[in-house]
Amino acid sequence: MSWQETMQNWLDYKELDPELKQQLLKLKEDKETAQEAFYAPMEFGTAGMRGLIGPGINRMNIYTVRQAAEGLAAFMDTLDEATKKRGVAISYDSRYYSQDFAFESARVLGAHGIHSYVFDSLRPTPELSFAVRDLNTYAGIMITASHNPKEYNGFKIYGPDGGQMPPVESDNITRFVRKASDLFAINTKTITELRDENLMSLIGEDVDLDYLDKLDTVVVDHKLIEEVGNKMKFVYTPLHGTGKMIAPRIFQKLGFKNFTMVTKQAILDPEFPTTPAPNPEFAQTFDLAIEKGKKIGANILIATDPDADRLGAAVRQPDGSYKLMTGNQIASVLLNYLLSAKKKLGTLPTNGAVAKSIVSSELATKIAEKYDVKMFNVLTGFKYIAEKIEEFEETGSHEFLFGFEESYGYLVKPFVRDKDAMQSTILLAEAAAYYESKGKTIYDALEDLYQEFGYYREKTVSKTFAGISGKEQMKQIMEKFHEEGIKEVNGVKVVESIDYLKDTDTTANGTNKTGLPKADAMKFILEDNTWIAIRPSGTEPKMKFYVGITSDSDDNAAKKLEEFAKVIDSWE
Ligand SMILES: O=P(O)(O)OC[C@H]1O[C@H](O)[C@H](O)[C@@H](O)[C@@H]1O
Repeated sequence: MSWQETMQNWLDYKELDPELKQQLLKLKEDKETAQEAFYAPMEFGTAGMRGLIGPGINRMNIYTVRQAAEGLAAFMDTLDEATKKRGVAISYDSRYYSQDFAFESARVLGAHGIHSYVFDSLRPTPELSFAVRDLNTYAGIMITASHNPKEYNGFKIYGPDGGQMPPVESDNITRFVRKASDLFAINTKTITELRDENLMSLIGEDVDLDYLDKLDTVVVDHKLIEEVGNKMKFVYTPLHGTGKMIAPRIFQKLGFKNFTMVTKQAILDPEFPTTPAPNPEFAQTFDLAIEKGKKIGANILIATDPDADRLGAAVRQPDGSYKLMTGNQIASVLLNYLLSAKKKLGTLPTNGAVAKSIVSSELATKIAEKYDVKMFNVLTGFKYIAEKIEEFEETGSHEFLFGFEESYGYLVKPFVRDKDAMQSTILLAEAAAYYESKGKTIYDALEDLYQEFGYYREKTVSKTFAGISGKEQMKQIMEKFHEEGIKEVNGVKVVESIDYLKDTDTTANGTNKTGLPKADAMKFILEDNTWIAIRPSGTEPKMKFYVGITSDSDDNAAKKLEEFAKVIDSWE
């Protein structure tokens, strides 16, 4: 069916949601956007389905949400009764329609006789992951578009272990999603029916209390917090989202009483009016936190994105200004604090393991080596870290200590199986309190790491390729890299080429397998230990070029990074 025919079907559908109908009539006049909205169904990428809100099969709306929930429900129909009976936990963030999409999902699941446990109000993504494990549901749904701009929303599916479903399972569900191709024919129950037939329960404070209890266990050194936690001044902002529900409670509970919230950003607002995008990677996101920080003399500013799975931070410099840290830098400081504190307390296991994505900093590898902890590298997507944790538990081979991605996601304790900004906020606050008690900031701690291991710097250059033509362009770029590879960059020779699609890892000594599932990504290691990786984003219409370098001083590192970044910026 052509996109025009699909759109006509929507226009002809008498019971189309009135708001969508209005939007559709307007959209019809803009041919290019209309084509994008109708040319293909939404895809399940790095983190489930994510897209612009609006009418169309390639947009987030009640019909595409119904389709995704129908896919999960039809898949669950193939399971035995007892497993299916475990039901599905559902949470949502502060975005437009998030709550509607959550209840819409429950209505579809209910039509299959599947029980939904829906949060009574918005809650963080990591708390949803926790709820799946806590309530022993078979699956979880999180309605969120994470840190994307306000025009977006998304639908993430979690498996029985509380992790986002890895490719095999999610492909399985995607097949069922595709089968539900008539979006207007999907059966739903009304909320009253769900209640009457005991197919939906609300959850909230009960799960919060269990989660808060577990969050206690993230603290490495309770005594330290008792002694210095109260003295440390910091600013916290939930960026108009779900972090507000948990962070202040856990700070109070643990004894970090000297925190200040950014009042304007503690308002749950889907407009995210104080930021261009609620993304802790952007400097502008910290404007209000910096204002507050200066007023109260805070050492550290912490921001969590609207679904509270990612965390960003800025640290006060001697001149009173604040400097943003990258996801890699935050992860390195967290990991180093965690391992050193555990070692001091005698709680570092002998079979400890850390996991990171292939595009994250190698500084963490050096830190892990120092403490005799094994580093595992996985593909981009926290689901692969969750998969490793599951594997460690099944085989008993390793004790999971820390997982992270450069994209500002970190996890300390495996009672959650996705990145958890509530856990990382605790660890960061503890680390900051520790270093403060030694007269240092987190930034000084990072400088110490650079002096010990070398100056590691990373940069990601993202290039947007919007729409249908953008997709084709990205495909061509990747094909070229897969075919031709790279021999040298900036005059430095490539000594190892990894093609994750072909599953080849090639050096002068020959070719091995990568040991990872196939993925459209490439990585090149250069003679001077610089690494470069290339992949299309799975969450946004972007190509991502990553570079990581090491050098002997701050200045040289900055210079070297810029030189390489310039080269990769010129690639197309
Ligand atoms: O680079 P992308 O494919 O856009 O993914 C960036 C990030 O997106 C989501 O937040 C995933 O949960 C992360 O695991 C991933 O690192």
